[in-house]
Amino acid sequence: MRAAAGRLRHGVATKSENAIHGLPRARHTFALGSSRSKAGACKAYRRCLQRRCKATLLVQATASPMVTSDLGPAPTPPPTEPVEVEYDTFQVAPNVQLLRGSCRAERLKYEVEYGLKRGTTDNSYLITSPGAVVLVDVPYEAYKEKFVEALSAQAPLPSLTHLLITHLDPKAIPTLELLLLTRRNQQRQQRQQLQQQEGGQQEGQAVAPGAAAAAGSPGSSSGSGGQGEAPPLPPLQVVLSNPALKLLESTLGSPPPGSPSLLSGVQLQVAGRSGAAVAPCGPEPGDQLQVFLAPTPRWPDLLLSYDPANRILLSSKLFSAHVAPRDKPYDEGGWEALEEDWRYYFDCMLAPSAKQAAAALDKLDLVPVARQSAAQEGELAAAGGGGGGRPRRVNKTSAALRSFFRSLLGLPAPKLSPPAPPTDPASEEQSSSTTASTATATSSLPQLPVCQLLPLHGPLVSSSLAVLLLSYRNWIQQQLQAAASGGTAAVLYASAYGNTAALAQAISRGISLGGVAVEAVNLETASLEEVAAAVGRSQGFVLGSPTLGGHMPTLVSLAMGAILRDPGARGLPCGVFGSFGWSGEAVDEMAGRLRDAGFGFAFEAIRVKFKPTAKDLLLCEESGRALAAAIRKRARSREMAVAPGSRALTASGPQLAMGRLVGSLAVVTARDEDATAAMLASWLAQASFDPPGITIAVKRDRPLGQLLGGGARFVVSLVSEGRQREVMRRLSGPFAPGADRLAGLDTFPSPSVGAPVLAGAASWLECEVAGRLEAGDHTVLYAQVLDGRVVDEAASTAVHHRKVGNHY
Ligand SMILES: Cc1cc2nc3c(=O)[nH]c(=O)nc-3n(C[C@H](O)[C@H](O)[C@H](O)COP(=O)(O)O)c2cc1C
Repeated sequence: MRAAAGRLRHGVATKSENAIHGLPRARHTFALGSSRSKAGACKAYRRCLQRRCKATLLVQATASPMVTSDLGPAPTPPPTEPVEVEYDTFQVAPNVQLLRGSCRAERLKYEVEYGLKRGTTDNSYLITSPGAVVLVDVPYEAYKEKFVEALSAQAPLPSLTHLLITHLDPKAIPTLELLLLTRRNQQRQQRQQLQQQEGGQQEGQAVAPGAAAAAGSPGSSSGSGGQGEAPPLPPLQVVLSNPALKLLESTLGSPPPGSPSLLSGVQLQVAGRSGAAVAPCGPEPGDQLQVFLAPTPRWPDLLLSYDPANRILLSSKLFSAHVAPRDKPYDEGGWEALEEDWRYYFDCMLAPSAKQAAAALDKLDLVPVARQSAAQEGELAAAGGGGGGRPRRVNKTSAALRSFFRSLLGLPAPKLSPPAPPTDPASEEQSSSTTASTATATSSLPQLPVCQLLPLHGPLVSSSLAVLLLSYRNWIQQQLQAAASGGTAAVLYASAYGNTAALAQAISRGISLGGVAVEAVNLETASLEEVAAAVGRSQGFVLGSPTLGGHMPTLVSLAMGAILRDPGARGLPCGVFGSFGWSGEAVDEMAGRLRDAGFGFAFEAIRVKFKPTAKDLLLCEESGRALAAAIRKRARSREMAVAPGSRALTASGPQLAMGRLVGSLAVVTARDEDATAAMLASWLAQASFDPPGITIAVKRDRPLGQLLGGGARFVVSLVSEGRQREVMRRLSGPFAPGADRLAGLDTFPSPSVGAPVLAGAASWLECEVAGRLEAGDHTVLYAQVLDGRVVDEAASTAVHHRKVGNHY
C-alpha cells in the first residue's frame, strides 16, 4: 500500500476539464405504490390536490403494482414498515427542556427528496416560567404517543398555557390531535377530582394541603378554596402563522358530525408581525418570546422565535440537519463533525429559497455569545439574571467572535440583502377571523445575543454557533450571487408520493452545482401566477410530473399552459422528468407540448419507474448540470452579441507561475449501489505517513463533493506514464447526462470498496474521506489510504503539466 501511495507524483497530465461524476451520497428510502384500491387512491390524490397540501404524501406504498383496473394496475397494499423511534428529554437551559424524538436506523419517511440516511430527530421545547408553560412545536406522528407521555412527565398537560407552532406539517396533525385530546381528558379528570375534593370538604373530610396544586393547573390552585363547581381552566393559546392556521382549521377544525372540535378549547393567535411578543419565557416582565415570520415557498408557515431570557433562537427549519446524535443533544464534535450535515440540509431544503432565507435572517441581528455552563446558568438565573442573557454582558465577546469568524470565512458585511423599506405593518399583518392579533412589533433591528440555536431537526447548535450563523450567510450569499451572475432556473414539479419530488431535488442539486440558482416551485401549493412569475424570472426551467390515470395531473397541465402562454419563456432551455408506474404518458405529453411550441431541451426526457435508484438520481444531477450549462451558454452568447471578445481569458503573472505546479494524473472512482462515478484528477498529494493519507482538491461545482462526503470510500488509480493521452481523451468529456465515463477503458472492481480500478494503472489506492476543507472554489478532501497495490513495478506515474494556473 505504501509502495502504491509512493507512486503519487507531482506533475503531468490533464489539461482536461476534470470529468467528475457525482452521486448522491445515499438513496432516499421511501417505498412506492399505494395501499389503496383504484378508487381509493384516486380519491386520496384528488383530496390532496383540492387541499393543496402534501397530506396525502402520508400514503405508504410498495414497489410491486399487481392489481389491474381500467386505470392500469393499481398498486398493492404496502408492507407495514415499523419505524423504530426513541424519545428523550434534556435540560438545555434552567427553564427549557428539549423533548426529542429520534430515529437512527433509518430516516423517517418525510422530506422524501432528502437523500441521506443518517437518521433524524424531531425537536420540541418546553419553556416554563412563572405563570406560563410554553410548548414549542409538536413532532411527526411517529412519535405521538411517546411525545405525549414525555411531555406529561414534564408538565401536566392542563398546565400548558401556550403552544407555539413554528412549522405545522400535515404529518404532525395526528400528534397535535392526541395532545389536545389528552389535555382535554386530563382537564376533565382534574375537574372531577376538584369537585370531589370540594364535596369532601363540605362533608367535613380532610383534604391534603396543596392537592389541587398538585393536579398541575395554574387555575387549580386559585380555585381550590372556592365553593361549588371548580373554575374552568384557561384555554391553551396556540400561536402560529396564518398558513399554519389554515391547515389546522381544515384538519382539526372540522371534526366528524357529532364530535366536538378539539379547537374549541384553544385560543388561536396568529403571529402577525415580526418581532411580536407572544408568550412569557422568563421571570421578568420583559422576558417574552418574540416571533419572526420566515416564510419560504416550501414552508410558507415558518416562524422563528427568540427567547431573550435564555438568549436562545428557536430556529425551526433553519439550522436544522437530518442526523440523530447519540446521547447528547448538542453539536458534539463541532463544526468538523457536522458541517457536511448542516450544509447538505441547507443545499436540499433552503438553497432553492435563498432569497427568503436571507429575508428571514435579515429580520434578526443575531450576535453569537458563549453559552454558560448549566451551573452558571442556574446561578445567574437565581441572581435574577434570567440565564445571564443580557446584552451588556456579552457584547464584547460577540463583537470579537463575529469579527474573528468573519475574517476566518473571508466574509463581507453581514447583511445579505439591502435593508427593506419600512413596511406598512398592515401589509405584513395576516388576517384571521378567529384570532387575536399579537402586539409589540419592532421598529428597528435590536441586537439579539444568542448562545444556542434550537432547531426542529438534528443537534442543538452551541459550540458551532458562530461559524454556522456566518456559514449560513455565506451559503445564502453564494446562492444569491449564482442567481445574479449565472441566472436562475425554475424547477416546477408535482408529486403525490415523493418520487417526482426526489427527481426534482436531484436536478436542483445539479443546477446549483452548475453555478445557476434554483427556484423550486411545488405545483401543489403554488398558484398559476406564481408559476408564471417564477418562469418569468428564470433563464431556463424544468417541469416534472407523475403519470396518474394515464396523464399528467391537471395542475401540471395548467402550469404548462401558463408557460406556453408566456412569450418571454420562448427559447428558454428546458427539460422534463417524471416518475411513473407502468405507462408513463405524462413525460411524453409534457415533452410533446413543449417541443411543438418550439422549446429546446437541455437534456433527454427523464422517465423513472416508481422510486428512483442511485443511478437515476445521478442522471438527474447530471441533467441539472446540463441545464445550467445551457443557461450559461445562452447568457454568454447574448453577452458576446453585445460586447464581442468581452470574456477573453487573460492569465496574470501569478496564474502563469502557478501553472508550473504539477501533480500525478489519476482516475478517481466511486460506487453507490447501481451507480458508478469517475473523474480525472491531478490535484492530488501525499499528506500523511502514519496513517497513510492523501489530499485531493475537487472543484466545488462538481457533484463529486456529494459523492465523497465524510466516511465515503473511493479508489484512486494512478495513470502510468505513456497512457495519459488515451485516459485523458476518454475522460475529458463533455459527457451527456448518464453517459458511462469509463466506457472503452478496462477496469476491475477494487477488493473492498468495489469501485473500478483502471487496468494497467501504475498503482491504485483504496481511500476513505477523513476530512474536508472548503478552499476557494475547491474542496480539499483529506483521505486515509486503506489499501493499495503497485500494479506495474516498472511503470512511473504520469504527470500533468500545465501552462497556466487558472484551469486544469
Ligand atoms: C391513482 C393512481 C393512478 C396512477 N396511474 C398511472 C398511470 O396511468 N400510468 C402510470 O404509468 N403510472 C400510474 N400510477 C403510478 C404513479 O405514476 C407512480 O406511483 C409514480 O411513482 C408517482 O409519482 P410521484 O411519487 O411523484 O407522485 C398511478 C398511481 C396512482 C396512485
